[in-house]
Amino acid sequence: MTGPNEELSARLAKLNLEAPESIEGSYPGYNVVDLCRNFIAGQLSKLAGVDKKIVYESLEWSIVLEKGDLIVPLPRLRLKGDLEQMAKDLAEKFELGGYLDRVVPVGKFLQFFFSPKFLLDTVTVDVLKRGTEYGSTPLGEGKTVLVEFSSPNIAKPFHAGHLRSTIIGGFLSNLYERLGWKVIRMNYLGDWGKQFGLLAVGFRKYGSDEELANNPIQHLFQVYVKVNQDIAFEKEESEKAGVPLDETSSTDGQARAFFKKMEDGDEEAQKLWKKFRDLSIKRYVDTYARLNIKYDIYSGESQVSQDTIVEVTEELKEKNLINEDKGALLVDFKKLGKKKLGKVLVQKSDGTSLYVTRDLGAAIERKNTYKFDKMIYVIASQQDLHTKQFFTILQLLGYDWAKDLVHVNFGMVLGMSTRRGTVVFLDDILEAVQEKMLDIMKQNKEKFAQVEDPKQVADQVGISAVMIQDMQAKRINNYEFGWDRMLSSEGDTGPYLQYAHSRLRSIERNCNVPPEDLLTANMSMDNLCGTEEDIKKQNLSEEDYERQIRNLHLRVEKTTALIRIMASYPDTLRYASKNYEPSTVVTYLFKLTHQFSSTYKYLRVMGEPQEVLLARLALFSAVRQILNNGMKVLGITPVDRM
Ligand SMILES: NC(=[NH2+])NCCC[C@H](N)C(=O)O
Repeated sequence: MTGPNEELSARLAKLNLEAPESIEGSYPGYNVVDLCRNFIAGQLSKLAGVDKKIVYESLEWSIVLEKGDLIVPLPRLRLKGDLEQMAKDLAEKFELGGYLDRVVPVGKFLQFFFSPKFLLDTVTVDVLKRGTEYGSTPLGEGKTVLVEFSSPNIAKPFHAGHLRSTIIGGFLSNLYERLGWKVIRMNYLGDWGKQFGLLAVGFRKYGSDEELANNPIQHLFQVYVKVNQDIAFEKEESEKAGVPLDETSSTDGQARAFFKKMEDGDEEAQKLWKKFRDLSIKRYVDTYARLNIKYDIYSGESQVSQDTIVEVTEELKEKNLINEDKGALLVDFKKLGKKKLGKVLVQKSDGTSLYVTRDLGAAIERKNTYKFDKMIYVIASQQDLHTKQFFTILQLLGYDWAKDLVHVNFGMVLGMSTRRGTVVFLDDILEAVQEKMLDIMKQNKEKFAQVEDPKQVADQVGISAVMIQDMQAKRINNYEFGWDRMLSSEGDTGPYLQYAHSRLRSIERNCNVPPEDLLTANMSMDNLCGTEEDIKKQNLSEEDYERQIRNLHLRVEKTTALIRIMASYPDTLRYASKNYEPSTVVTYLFKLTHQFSSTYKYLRVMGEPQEVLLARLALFSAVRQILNNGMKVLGITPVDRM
């Protein structure tokens, strides 16, 4: 097998192009934009007398096609003199070399437009050949990233924060995998603490082994709610009577005692706890599978060893980072010159650990076990302070790898409820969305009859609706959960992407051309869009002639826009990984699908002469492949019919 670099040389040779020198950090065999970057950097470095690497790094991504594919702000080249004049001179002297269509000076900027001919010749075949691999770049080869995400609390509701963490974390894991990293997916369950004492006591009163086996997550939650009601009731009664709660006989006291037994390693207590935990995990596995998520590790607060916690606490004392307050231990950031971080308790007066202590221990253990190069925590921005606190403590303790910890935070979801009431579990959301999607699909009887497994399609389209709604805007924003809006196939929604994918599939089905044949297509603009000569030959009336010429120009324009978007997919993934931002990929996919549908209107496939059909089909098949790859990175299963 030849690697992308040999492929690239062969491809360029066919086009009579010389491969530009590859600049460190570029991946021209994987990313055509990098190839163009290398070409531009080489030329511009000669013309302006600036180091290649500096030019390379100053090449900026353009968000709108009208401003070029790449932009150089001349001030970034550290040139002196009249930069506007220099921009004009440089643009004039620039040799396009088969890679570029034009170079446009705008003020102190140079805009570079890639040659559509060059892109059509390289990108389409590249996409079709690399298939599901298109977009991947081995940026992280040899490196390991641990992504901790979702992390719900057993017996407590799975709230919107957990949903977002699941979606964003699933995406980041896929993305880093695409970029060559070894990815470890970890779920850090809230599976320790007094709530388990409550559950144990509550289970004796209200639990049923049968229900626990059938429906562990819901059942534990019911028990938890009931036992909390008991506690509230007892508290009220004792307040009314003016006598304090009995430490041993009260529900609260019993729960506390049970948790103490768990912490002390009591076998009976641990056995019951383990049963709750194991059964819950078993159910989680199935639910996450519906979202295409498979964890490498179900960890949790319970898994941090007592020894590690004792060690961290000792280290904190040694480094004088700890203060005592009535038998409890705390870190007072004010005394450490970090006033904004406040204070944080690391050990209660009864000696038990806390959330933050367990996070410190967990991070240290993970570094030892997995030797990660980066660890990403996907946690709601409500925990910004908590995360900063424990990141800072690790730094203060002298762990240099603390710089490799990243908190990917996100805003809130407002108004998330279903027909049956407030959402409590992930399953509830998925069931509700499937049901609603099925209702919508049934409205089109004819189409519905053609769908093989409507329930599964409804599940997948419904889930894509939830996911796209979640990842559409910058993750730090809050958003309003809106069933109707997100399920509509109009506007920028998950169903719209699915619809575009199934439409592209249907074009492929109708043409029924073997995939290998597509690789032989003549991808020239003339073949794809036609020529003025062809139109002249038809002896049309003046009016018709002019209309045809207008259409020809439109076809060229649309095809150019489409191929330029297709070329920027690998860059999009890289960019998204730098900002940990799913919206970068979502926005890209909408740009791609909108451009596809506006191009398809002018570029018919069926009924065209074979050579034209083949080229257009190759183009649209490549679009479908990119859309498919992009949806999968987001965690969505693309459907073939809907
Ligand atoms: N390492 C962490 N603290 N991860 C986040 C855990 C989230 C926690 N279980 C919660 O529901 O609030």
